[in-house]
Amino acid sequence: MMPGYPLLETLGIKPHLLILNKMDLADLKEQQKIIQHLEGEGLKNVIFTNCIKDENIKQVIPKVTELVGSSYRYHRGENVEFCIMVIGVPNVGKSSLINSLRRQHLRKGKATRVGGEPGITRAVMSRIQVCERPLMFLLDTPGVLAPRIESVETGLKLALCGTVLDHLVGEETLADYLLYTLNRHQLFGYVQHYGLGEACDDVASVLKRVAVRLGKTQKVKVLTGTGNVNVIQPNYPAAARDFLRTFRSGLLGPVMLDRDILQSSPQADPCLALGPRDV
Ligand SMILES: Nc1nc2c(ncn2[C@@H]2O[C@H](COP(=O)(O)OP(=O)(O)OP(=O)(O)O)[C@@H](O)[C@H]2O)c(=O)[nH]1
Repeated sequence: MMPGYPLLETLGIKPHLLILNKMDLADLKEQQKIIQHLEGEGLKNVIFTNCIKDENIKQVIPKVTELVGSSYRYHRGENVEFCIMVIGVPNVGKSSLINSLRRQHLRKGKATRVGGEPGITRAVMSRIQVCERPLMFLLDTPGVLAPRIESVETGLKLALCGTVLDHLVGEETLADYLLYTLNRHQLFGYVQHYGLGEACDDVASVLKRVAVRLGKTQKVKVLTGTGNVNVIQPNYPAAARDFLRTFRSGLLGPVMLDRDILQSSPQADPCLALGPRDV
């Protein structure tokens, strides 16, 4: 989930664990570098997870127990239960994490709603039990984004990870940024996936071919001097939506959106892997 300064500032002295979810979608070839980078930012407790396949989920509760146990806590003698708050950007998988913890530790199913769009969790609900020993409860919270995103590019990465509704940024703008990123990282899975023949950096041309391939075309009436003519036009927004959906489901391969940050300064901004860093 989103790490970095806001988390440290907000949580202050409270012990916290950074869970980088959707690890299945992220290119983790440089996992060690990611860990080092985060350590340089003061984030020492990091776990990569996949809440769909329950990967690494079993590490969470022991780590939380250790962190809470080694930190100062009022009334620890009287109150033995743990109450943990899950905080993260929208759509990163906070509710999925709670459900996954319950599957692993309580053999219980869904307790909190999961959705493919940001903003599924609207209010802080009552606490949800995730473990018996130690007795641990989690509070699901609505996704939060920093009030000010420091650059347009960071905003685009966050949008690409599905943290804001696509139409607010524009599906075609997002598709353009996705294409630019894939080409820059030389990830040409999209060429094969859509049978394009070759890589291309012109988003209109890619979306046109995607639309035709998927049969997402529409009849449009064009008024000419000699009468109306029906022409078939590619449905660019539908093609852009498909491109984004395919990317987010991992079908275009794992991606590390913050590769540049990792390669440049170790003190730069929090690293965003997506496929999602959501990791
Ligand atoms: N590929 C992949 N998808 C995941 C993972 N965890 C969650 N998802 C998917 O991500 C989407 C969002 O999950 P939620 O658990 O609703 O996310 P949230 O952070 O609670 O969302 P908000 O309530 O909007 O803040 C859903 O479609 C989940 O199925 C994961 O580890 N890998």
